[in-house]
Amino acid sequence: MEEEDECPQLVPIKEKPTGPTAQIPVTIITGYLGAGKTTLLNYILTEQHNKRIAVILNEFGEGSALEKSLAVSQAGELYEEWLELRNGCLCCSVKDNGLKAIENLMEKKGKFDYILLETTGLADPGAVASMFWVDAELGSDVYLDGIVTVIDAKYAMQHLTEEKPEGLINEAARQIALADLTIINKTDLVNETELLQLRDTVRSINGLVKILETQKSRVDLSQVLDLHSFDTKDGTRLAEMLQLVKSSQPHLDKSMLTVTFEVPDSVSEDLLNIFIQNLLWEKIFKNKAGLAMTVIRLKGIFSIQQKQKKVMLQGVHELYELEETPEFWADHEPRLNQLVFIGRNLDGEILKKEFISAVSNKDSVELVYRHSSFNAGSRAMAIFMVTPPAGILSPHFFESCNPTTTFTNHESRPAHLGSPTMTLTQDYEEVPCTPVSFEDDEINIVGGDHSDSDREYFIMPCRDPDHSGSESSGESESSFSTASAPKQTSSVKPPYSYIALITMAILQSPMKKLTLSGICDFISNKFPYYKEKFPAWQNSIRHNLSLNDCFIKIPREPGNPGKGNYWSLDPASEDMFDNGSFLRRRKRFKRNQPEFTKDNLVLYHHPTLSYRAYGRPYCVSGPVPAQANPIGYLPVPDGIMVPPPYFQYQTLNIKFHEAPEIQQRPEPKTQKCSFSIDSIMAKSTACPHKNSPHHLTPDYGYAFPRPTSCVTPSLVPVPPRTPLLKTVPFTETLRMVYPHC
Ligand SMILES: Nc1nc2c(ncn2[C@@H]2O[C@H](COP(=O)(O)OP(=O)(O)OP(=O)(O)O)[C@@H](O)[C@H]2O)c(=O)[nH]1
Repeated sequence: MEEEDECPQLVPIKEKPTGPTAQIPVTIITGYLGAGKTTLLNYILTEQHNKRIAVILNEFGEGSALEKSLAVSQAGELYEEWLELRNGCLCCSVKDNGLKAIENLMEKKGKFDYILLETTGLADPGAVASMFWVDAELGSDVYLDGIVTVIDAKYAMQHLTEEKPEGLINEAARQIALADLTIINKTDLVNETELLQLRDTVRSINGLVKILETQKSRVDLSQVLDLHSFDTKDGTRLAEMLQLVKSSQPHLDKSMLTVTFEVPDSVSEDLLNIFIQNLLWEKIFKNKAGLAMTVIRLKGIFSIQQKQKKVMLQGVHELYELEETPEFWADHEPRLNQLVFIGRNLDGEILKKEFISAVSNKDSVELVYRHSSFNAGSRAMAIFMVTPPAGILSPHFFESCNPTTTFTNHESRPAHLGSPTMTLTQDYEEVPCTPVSFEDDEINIVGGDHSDSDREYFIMPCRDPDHSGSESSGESESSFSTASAPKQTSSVKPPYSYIALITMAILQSPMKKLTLSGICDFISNKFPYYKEKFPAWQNSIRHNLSLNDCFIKIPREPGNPGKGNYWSLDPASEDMFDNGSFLRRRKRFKRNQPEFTKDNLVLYHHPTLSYRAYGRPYCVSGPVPAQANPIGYLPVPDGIMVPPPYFQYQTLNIKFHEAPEIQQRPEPKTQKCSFSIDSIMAKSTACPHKNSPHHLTPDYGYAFPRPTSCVTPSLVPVPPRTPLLKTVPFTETLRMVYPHC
């Protein structure tokens, strides 16, 4: 199983060991274009701090990267070695390139003990920060120390007041909203009144943030490095800080503000999770104007029932973590919950009411996890027949996946059936159970025993028409060969990655799409292990949905009541698993634009058509009701523009329906750097249909812009162009450019 399948749990900051195994802190330096980020970097690098610092620069385009590298090197004095990270804006492709960059950098572990990561001026630092939370492997090596936002004293007000198209968040405001520390730089260029106004504005966006004021980014380094902003060890400091934070009123960006409140007593962890999930994932809370509240940054200290220690909440966009701090509640100390929300359209009163109602109302458990259709009764039935709707799958495929032909491992599979593709079955009681071996650390979910069921999914091969040879799937060797091993029981973690679990859930659903709660229901009902772990692992499910391109979010169509978006599978990811085996993911699926709109067809969720977008090689299907609403490809109407990194299906859907005659087909996109925020913005400005109702704008508000990078980044040594390091023992710079996309 690949590492990348795992782990969207936030990575706790443990006790930091010293020596070679110590985790390396990473400080993200962000700020609007020209604010003074590089100046700050240079300043840090040249100051005395007794740290060996590696620097990751994230720049757009070859030219600016060169300029930036020269700026940072300051006449070539600083660097021993230059490395070039090929391809990708860290912000836009954070799921892959950013991780790879740091992983590659970590190969040089021991040479440095701090990482500074400078984002581009238009980056969403939240997307960059998220990668430190969702990759366990990375989390064992590095930890996010803090987000530092440099603000241009002269131009910040102008940037912050800039009108953005409806639905887009002002980047400058977002950078401030996410910051742990802001540095108002270039104070030499403004007078005291202007400074006061800016300070006030920053505070109105982020009531939690510390503000420093500088010229030429000259700061006291102890205020910038080793902030431990996400560190549970710092629970006491956070608690003190939260006391001081005041709710703010919308200021310049009319909707971005800080809300804070306290609620006494201890709360149930489950109910707290549900509140947070409703807020961050389901976005069900609306302000008085009926606008959905969007939280960008969330912090809190909680008193959780039956826990003696304070629990810290950290959230960035849709990711969150509840982690015990080392801090005990003192006997005389009143139990208290303190929360700070930074985001858009927030209403403190409503949030507080919802919080109190959620943590005191057990019924709310059912509000979120109300889909319990997969009960024990339905499980007893063998419902997973292969019944693809006519006309979509080839007859060849249909024949080959005869539902009556079921095998549990390749040893018992007749050779004439060839190489297996895999199907889910609930025939587990009929089928000789072959246990599945797996590494204990394959899935990052806490375990536990329970004995209510020993039912388990088994994988049943059927012939893949495209793989009619007799070679084994490879899965057999790895997972199905221990015929004499004991049957897997519920106390054991299922051997499937989260991606596999979600894929199973979606594929077994009649319409090939499920809400988050539907997916969680499926998993917890089918795998007793997870049922017992309710609901902590659901965070991972949500994170995997957000972070993996193979999953696509489909908003509910009008008239379809209910809560939460649907999740489905990108049809182009169909060969993601090796021969359809859910135990082996052949490759990481990356969504590329052509896959989205291949052959002049666009992925589309049609309300009346009934067919499967997903066919081969998964031989998984439920009985498809006549009114099924799966996703599929339909012709792309003229005039529809599909933004590269991620688009809102809803928007597309609506425009699709409305699309009248358009004179001209949009130019095919031949982007040099298709998926950088810069290029997207440049394109949207240049777009001839900008004001047309058919113009679709990319959704920057989404936490994880969908990457579509074409080349895996690699570190390529660049010929030496700077002398050996003199002032600092080792400093390394990664330069990010986008030569190939
Ligand atoms: N007057 C004045 N100029 C400054 C100050 N700090 C930085 N600058 C200048 O502002 C310009 C931009 O600074 P950079 O450090 O390159 O800004 P940046 O945020 O890295 O810029 P981008 O990489 O383009 O986003 C440079 O010419 C700096 O010399 C300051 O405190 N006062």
